[in-house]
Amino acid sequence: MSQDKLELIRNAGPSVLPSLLLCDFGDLKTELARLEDAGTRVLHLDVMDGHFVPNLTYGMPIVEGIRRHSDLPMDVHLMISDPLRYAQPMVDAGADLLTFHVEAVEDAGAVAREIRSMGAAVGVALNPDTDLSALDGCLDEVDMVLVMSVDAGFGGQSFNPVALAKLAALKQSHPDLLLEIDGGINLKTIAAARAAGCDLFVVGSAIFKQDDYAAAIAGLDAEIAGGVS
Ligand SMILES: O=C(CO)[C@H](O)[C@H](O)COP(=O)(O)O
Ligand SMILES: [Co+2]
Repeated sequence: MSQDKLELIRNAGPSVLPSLLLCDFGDLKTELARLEDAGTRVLHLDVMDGHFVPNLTYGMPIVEGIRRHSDLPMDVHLMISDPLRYAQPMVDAGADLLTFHVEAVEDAGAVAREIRSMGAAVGVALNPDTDLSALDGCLDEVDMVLVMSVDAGFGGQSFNPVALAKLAALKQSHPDLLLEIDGGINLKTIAAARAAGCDLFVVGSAIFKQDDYAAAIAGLDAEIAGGVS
């Protein structure tokens, strides 16, 4: 089922993925309806453990609650020290694409294979200070690479352009991999990410700090469309 969702994500073309980190969790059902009405095709969920990153968010009950109120594919970004400990529960809760951080594990290829065996598509993430060479040996095992353009842990940080060169290099070396960027994406930064070969654009503040989500996403979509030949 999750491979079908991966195809849905691929077939959606370049897409804005709202990061629910900054949404109103007191009114999640309304937030999800507003995002769906605004044309959202994929949701991005940020799971933080207060250990791998100095921030704590939510776990399986929230992921499962979102699944009950939305059929959209869920891209779950695990910012946790022990991704395999929670991978199967996250898949059971409804994660379609499960992404772990390369900095958190010893053998990223083995972690990716194990997550895939659980029935989810798999992504690997790397922070701005982590060199692409850290992904050696695991790129053939993943469906997606998440290039962080801020240090994982908090929304609302400024875009780090080091992500652009990484995206361009990955696009050249692995043209079939899905590429995602996360952190500080807004109307000023999104076109450069698209031009570097990015497919999936995670956006938190630039949507949730606006009153009109549809207008915010439409503006970002327009920048994506203008950012590539
Ligand atoms: O993974 C994340 C933080 O670690 C979030 O997805 C990201 O920060 C989104 O928020 P913003 O668009 O405000 O940067
Ligand atoms: Co994220």
